[in-house]
Amino acid sequence: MKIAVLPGDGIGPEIVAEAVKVLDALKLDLHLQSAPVGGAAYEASGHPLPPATLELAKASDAILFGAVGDWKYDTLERALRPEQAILGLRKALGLFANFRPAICYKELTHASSLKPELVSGLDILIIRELTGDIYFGQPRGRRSAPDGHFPGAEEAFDTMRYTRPEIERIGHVAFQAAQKRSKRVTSVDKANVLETFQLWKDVMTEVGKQYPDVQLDHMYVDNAAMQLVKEPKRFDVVVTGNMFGDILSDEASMLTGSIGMLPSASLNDKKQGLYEPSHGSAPDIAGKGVANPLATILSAAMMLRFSLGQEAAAQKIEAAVQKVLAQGLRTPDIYSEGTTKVGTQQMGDAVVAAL
Ligand SMILES: NC(=O)C1=CN([C@@H]2O[C@H](COP(=O)(O)OP(=O)(O)OC[C@H]3O[C@@H](n4cnc5c(N)ncnc54)[C@H](O)[C@@H]3O)[C@@H](O)[C@H]2O)C=CC1
Ligand SMILES: CC(C)CC(=O)C(=O)O
Ligand SMILES: [Mg+2]
Repeated sequence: MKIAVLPGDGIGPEIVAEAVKVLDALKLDLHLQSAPVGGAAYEASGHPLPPATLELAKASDAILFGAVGDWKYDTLERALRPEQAILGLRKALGLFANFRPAICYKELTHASSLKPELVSGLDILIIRELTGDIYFGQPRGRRSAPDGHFPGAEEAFDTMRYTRPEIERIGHVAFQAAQKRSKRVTSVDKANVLETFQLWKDVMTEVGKQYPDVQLDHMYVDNAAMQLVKEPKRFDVVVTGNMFGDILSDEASMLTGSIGMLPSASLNDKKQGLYEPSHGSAPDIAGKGVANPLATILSAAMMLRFSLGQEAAAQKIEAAVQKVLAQGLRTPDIYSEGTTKVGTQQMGDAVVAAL
């Protein structure tokens, strides 16, 4: 099995190193090959997603990704910014289905910023459409405003769009995921304002009819953002578009204690996948050895499960993570009184020892 390892920027290399350590310790028949991506690739070759990196990703059974981005690239033209690497990989590989499970481990019930009773036992799955919506819609750009309140003023615009097949396929993914869980899907939209999300809602309703065993409800995104902190356990599977899913999954991460706990899998229709933590490159803590590597390690577990057919190994990693949390080991983002503060590498070592 061939795995492309793309560490990227900021804390990316630090957390990916720990996930690789865990994979190595499992002694599976995996062939790992690294390549530069994001700002690191831009520095090396002038492009955030060099052709060789893209080819490696395409030729691999799965991709283990860290994160890309740094404030210092914010003034670069957009096509050369590090974030274009992850957007480009998602598009080029057709990775339309993004799974972001928000699970509150019982040991971290008190690490959440919400009351323990609201998050204890929490297990929700956010399914985010990943290759459409306003992140990819054309046209986009800057121009002189042709009309509106300030005609002639400098204007920027993006386009939100979804086609019926794009909504259908992510709908099927969500309903089939719900069939294996509590059989409830909440489709999050903004159909009261946006045509794009009226189509989304209509298509989700139609797809839902093919899954009579799954209960579907619809919620506007503003309400969903509120309900996620009011009563998060009311949700099972949440399916939504690219931008709403991006925002809601960061919000949901805090229900689990930290964004450093939220893994993700991005799959295409061939079940080829890219696995990355839900967070970014965290330039504010990069190089300090304090980043939480667990989201990346748990993403590696998802990789073993979804792309490599190694369910037992995936469970082994998840059990090891639970064990280190039970031992009281905490990176600073999930630290609370009475637990033991550790750094990125110590956390990775502890997971290896707990396998
Ligand atoms: N898939 C990707 O590669 C993504 C890249 N980005 C990029 O990352 C850069 C930073 O963006 P931000 O908005 O700051 O989001 P971020 O997710 O990198 O960081 C937000 C906050 O969470 C903390 N944090 C994130 N991961 C952590 C971890 N593993 N352990 C402990 N604390 C952690 C950070 O220190 C920061 O305070 C930007 O350039 C952004 O575009 C953002 C999201 C996704
Ligand atoms: C392109 C990324 C920076 C978007 C993002 O925040 C994410 O995928 O979570
Ligand atoms: Mg995000």
